Amino acid sequence: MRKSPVDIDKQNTVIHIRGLYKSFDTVAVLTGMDLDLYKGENVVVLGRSGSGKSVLIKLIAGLLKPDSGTICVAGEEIDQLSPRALQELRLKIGFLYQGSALYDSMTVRENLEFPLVRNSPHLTHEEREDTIREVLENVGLSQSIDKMPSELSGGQKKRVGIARTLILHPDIMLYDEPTAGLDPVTSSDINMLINEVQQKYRTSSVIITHDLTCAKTTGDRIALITDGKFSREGTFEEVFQTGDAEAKKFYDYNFIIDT
Ligand SMILES: Nc1ncnc2c1ncn2[C@@H]1O[C@H](COP(=O)(O)OP(=O)(O)OP(=O)(O)O)[C@@H](O)[C@H]1O
Repeated sequence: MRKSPVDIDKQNTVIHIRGLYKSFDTVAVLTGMDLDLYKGENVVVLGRSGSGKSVLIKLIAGLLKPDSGTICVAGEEIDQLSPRALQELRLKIGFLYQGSALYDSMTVRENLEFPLVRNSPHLTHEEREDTIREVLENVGLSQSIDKMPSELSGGQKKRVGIARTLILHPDIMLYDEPTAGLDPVTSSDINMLINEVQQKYRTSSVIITHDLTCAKTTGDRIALITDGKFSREGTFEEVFQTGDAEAKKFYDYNFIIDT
């Protein structure tokens, strides 16, 4: 399904990357990458395994340091920030990890309470409970508040993972393979949720995936990594209907489900 148009503010760049280089030992992963993400936009980053997608979002989140180049997030050049300022900036970034990264020994409520207690200590017990219930309702999981992660399906865990990032009202969402390991129907539900989050919370997102259905459904713009930088950028059609050899290879080995 093609994505409905959303309100993107092209005057407002929330992530600005120029000339980004990152190597590990002798392996050059990112080789002069540029990217702009605008307020309210979903950019999907596609690329083969090992092309540097996860490295890119870890650099954006300040979890890795670049060898050279500039990364500005919400107007701050992250390489120049003190550890404390970086920690504050990270509160504006919601990172959905591939495995959802829930605490297995805590209930859904406790998993959501944890970031709130840590980052919004002024909230009363009632305010915390209201916030948890509201965010769970927004991801369609109100009934699971007292469950343990082990009692949830993969799709439900993703929803809790998304709720846990949303609870701090991030401006930017980084989704690492949000549909990996999910069946097509559950994947489609998660794609819809990503779009709902974009609309309801006015987030700007970088979504990395191998899943072209996810790319087509959630991406306002697609950016394809080849040899450490973006070789093609544009709408789904612009990237995949131009006869570009790398894009064609990528497309031909994927299934796309039109829902
Ligand atoms: N901390 C690290 N130390 C050494 N090498 C690393 C590290 N992190 C990533 N790499 C290497 O960087 C390259 C890109 O890895 P990355 O995880 O970004 O790929 P990816 O595009 O996300 O792949 P996939 O689609 O399979 O998840 C790989 O060669 C990987 O081995």
